[in-house]
Amino acid sequence: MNKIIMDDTTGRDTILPALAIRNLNFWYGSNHALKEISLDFPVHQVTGMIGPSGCGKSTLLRILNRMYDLYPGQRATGEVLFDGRNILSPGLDVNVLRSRIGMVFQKPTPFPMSIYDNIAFGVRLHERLSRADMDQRVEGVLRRVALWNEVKDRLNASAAALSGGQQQRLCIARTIATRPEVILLDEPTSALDPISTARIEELLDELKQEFSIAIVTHNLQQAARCADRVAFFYMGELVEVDTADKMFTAPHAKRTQDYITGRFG
Ligand SMILES: Nc1ncnc2c1ncn2[C@@H]1O[C@H](COP(=O)(O)OP(=O)(O)OP(=O)(O)O)[C@@H](O)[C@H]1O
Repeated sequence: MNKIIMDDTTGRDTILPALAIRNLNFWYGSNHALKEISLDFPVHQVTGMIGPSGCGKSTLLRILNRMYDLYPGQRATGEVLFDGRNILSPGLDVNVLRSRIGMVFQKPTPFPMSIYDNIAFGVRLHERLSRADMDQRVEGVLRRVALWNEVKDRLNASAAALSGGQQQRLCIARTIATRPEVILLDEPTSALDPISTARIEELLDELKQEFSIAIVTHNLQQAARCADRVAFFYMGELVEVDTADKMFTAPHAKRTQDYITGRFG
């Protein structure tokens, strides 16, 4: 459900973004990889993140579900507001956070278990469902990612036997099975063929009715096709953010213009 608050300055009701980043800085040891980033991820929109290799896109996604916690020497300051809390705070339950902000990686990474258990595994960590309810959850999310008809007769077979595109749809199904509010995708189609890529892009368009989505992509056409808003990063800085239409037709910054016209990157 959308969270509505009154804006202090205008006195009008305003819809809170799903995630709001404020003055975020991030370091890998002494490497200052993200600098003073402030960015909103609006509810029920796809926010695309683009920029040349090494500009910090993946780092940003990894911060949003606290993946960096696993690595000593990595440090974030600033705020990432989610449901009224700063998710960078030390007291936060990271496992709950990761069920509410789900992540899909570049390479399909199904667990080494059956198709059914790939989905049930994460659900069991957070909810106690009867067998019938779990069956329903599994079927529901597989239908949601348009995989049900392809796998309904082999739910107990290993997920490793699926094609790359099917595996990636399974990973998306696994992510939405815990009913997150936000889905983060890190170049989710870069290992897939064009048909599988198109299916994932269609899926994102449908999933945004229910979830808020952030996607990192190297593929500018993909950003133009899928994203409502696009953020351009360069050397750890957020250069500009705008609607996809404006970003690809009339960007403000010269660096953005140079990047989208292929002068570097
Ligand atoms: N584990 C790490 N340890 C140290 N530095 C790192 C680590 N991971 C990334 N970096 C550095 O942080 C910066 C941002 O990297 P990041 O992977 O976020 O960029 P990116 O925009 O996602 O790049 P790409 O498009 O190539 O995936 C780079 O300077 C990179 O070298």
